[in-house]
Amino acid sequence: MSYKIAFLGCGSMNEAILAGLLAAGVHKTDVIATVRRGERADELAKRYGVTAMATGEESDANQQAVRGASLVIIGVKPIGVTDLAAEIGPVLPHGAVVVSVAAAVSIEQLERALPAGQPVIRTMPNTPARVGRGVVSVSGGTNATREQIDQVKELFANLGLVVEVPEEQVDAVSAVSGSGPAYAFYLAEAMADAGAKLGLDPELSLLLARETVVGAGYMLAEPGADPAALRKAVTSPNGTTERAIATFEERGLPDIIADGARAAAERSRAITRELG
Ligand SMILES: NC(=O)C1=CN([C@@H]2O[C@H](COP(=O)(O)OP(=O)(O)OC[C@H]3O[C@@H](n4cnc5c(N)ncnc54)[C@H](O)[C@@H]3O)[C@@H](O)[C@H]2O)C=CC1
Ligand SMILES: O=C(O)[C@@H]1CCC=N1
Repeated sequence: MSYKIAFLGCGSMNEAILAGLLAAGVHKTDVIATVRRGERADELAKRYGVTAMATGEESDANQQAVRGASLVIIGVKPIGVTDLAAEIGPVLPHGAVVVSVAAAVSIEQLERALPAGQPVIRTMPNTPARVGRGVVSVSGGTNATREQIDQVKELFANLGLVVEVPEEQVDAVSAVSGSGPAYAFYLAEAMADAGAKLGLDPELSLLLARETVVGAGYMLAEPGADPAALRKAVTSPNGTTERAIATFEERGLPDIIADGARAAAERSRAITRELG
């Protein structure tokens, strides 16, 4: 078997990348995916028409998947990354670029688990990649050439915004854009709950909250959009929004968000240390 892109560990994040790339025109016959469970492999095969193998059934599924691959995207949980790298190492094509989407796994940890000289690129994507509105950071490893980094950036540009950052910044990127979609969904959940508490039918309130976050997102997507200016345009002097924002400020919402992001970044650093 010879596939161009092997997705090893195709859960939430790698599925979002897989879907985003297929939607952008990557051909399904150029893609292979591995997962733990057979049912999940069947689901991916059915949903996308790609070849998907389960490690539970074919213990060498990961090795089979990388033979002939030019790009290997590792999408397992951080704890499983280096074992997986060691598993595929012996059969990895020498020039294959190994991309990790895992939080907290350093380039050094990944390089140590792979054959010497293997090109590695550490990324931090987010799930809106599925709809072509993701954010992906890219950091090249010791053996990744400029050309390889640029090729991965070009491929991932199909998923949304691509930024290249020094590795020291990945934990912060993760705390803003990696985890960020969850913050936005959390806001939508809280808005829906708030509307229900004000007497709206919960289903209607959820619909209003969802569409409002979507609509605001579209406005933020316009070139040069400034969130503060857009917020001010909704906030009439002495009107209703002003009271809501004043309440958020009094309750320290910006600090709460900063604390949350700091906790996320600290957790990344702690996982890196735990992985050793
Ligand atoms: N979910 C997200 O929004 C983001 C996740 N990430 C990173 O992506 C990675 C995966 O996270 P999720 O997709 O959320 O987890 P997940 O649990 O949804 O997906 C992991 C997948 O890997 C499979 N798997 C585990 N061990 C395997 C092995 N040895 N061989 C083949 N498949 C194996 C599992 O069956 C599962 O399908 C993590 O390292 C995480 O830090 C990064 C950015 C955002
Ligand atoms: O929660 C996590 O650990 C992963 C990394 C960024 C988003 N999800």
